[in-house]
Amino acid sequence: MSDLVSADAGDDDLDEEVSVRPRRLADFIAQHRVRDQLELLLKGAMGRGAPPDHILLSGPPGLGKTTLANIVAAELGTSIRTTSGPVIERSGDLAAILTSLGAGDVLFIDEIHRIAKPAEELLYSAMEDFRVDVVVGKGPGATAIPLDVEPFTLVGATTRAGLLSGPMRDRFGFVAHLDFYSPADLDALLHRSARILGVPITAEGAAEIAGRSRGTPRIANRLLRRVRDYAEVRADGVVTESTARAALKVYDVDELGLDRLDRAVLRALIESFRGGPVGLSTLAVAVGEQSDTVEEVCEPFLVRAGLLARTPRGRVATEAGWVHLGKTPPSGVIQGDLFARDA
Ligand SMILES: Nc1ncnc2c1ncn2[C@@H]1O[C@H](COP(=O)(O)OP(=O)(O)OP(=O)(O)O)[C@@H](O)[C@H]1O
Ligand SMILES: [Mg+2]
Repeated sequence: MSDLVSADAGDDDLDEEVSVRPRRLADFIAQHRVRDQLELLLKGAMGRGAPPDHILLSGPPGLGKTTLANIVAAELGTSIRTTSGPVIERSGDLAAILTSLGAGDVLFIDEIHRIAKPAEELLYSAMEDFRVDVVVGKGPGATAIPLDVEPFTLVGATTRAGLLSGPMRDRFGFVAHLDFYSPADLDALLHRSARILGVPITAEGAAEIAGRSRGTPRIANRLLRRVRDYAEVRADGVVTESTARAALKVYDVDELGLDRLDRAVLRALIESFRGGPVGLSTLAVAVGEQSDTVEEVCEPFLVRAGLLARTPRGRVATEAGWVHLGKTPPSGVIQGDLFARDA
């Protein structure tokens, strides 16, 4: 799949990506429930003069977990230390980070589900009792030296909350699940980003991009930058409905945000297998891709968009899938629930 509609960070135009990132809770678009709950949590803690409970942020890539972690520190007026699960290989690495935290600091651990087991266990005592036992030496002579950790707030982020161990999840006092954004939310987000980047945009231009952004702020911002390029090079610099359409045609992103490979999968399913059911590996061969790529990159969005269904007998195109390719669905075809919320 092209990087354009991938929710992964990739090599985004970094300076601009950073400049549009909201710094305070008030600038964070949508996700009202999470915002409300966070505001209460942070204000309550600040009123008591103590660090808030540990916070777990879960949700698909590009919905604002890293952004929120930084906002938590900004709202609390404290420093933030950032690390990530895969980086912490030895518990000693984590102990060094924990013991260097200042009182009230935020420790942000991204991809926390990928933290190594010994480090995870060390984290338990730090989270609960604000102390860690650092083992010095090996074998019978090894001794555990208890070290104090300043009271801190752990903010963990994960795209795979299901992979988190029970004890880990239980130690978070607050768990926020981020949902995909509605087109109206993304519309507001695009207007904000365009203002910051100094890009003139019309209401229709923003709506056109919002509808193709897969419910994901990171993708919306990226499409905006590409449409701006087109508007500046081939038009008068204004992002309108027609420049957005023309630009996204160049980049092969269709009305629902599907790219070339997504469409190839849907087309193969419908044209070569009469809409299925067909097995994943057969489908992957038909489009000349690895099964993994089809399963992990294309399918989640096709399923969420209600165009494809996974059934025990194999992959099936839904009624909406047929219609999206401009074809008449056969009778009895499975219904697709367009953009059903899968939260
Ligand atoms: N609610 C929001 N309001 C405005 N902009 C947002 C919002 N959420 C995300 N963004 C924008 O989307 C970009 C991606 O968000 P972020 O990096 O926080 O996602 P993430 O959930 O951490 O993704 P990943 O799982 O890939 O780490 C941010 O740089 C920010 O500009
Ligand atoms: Mg992130």
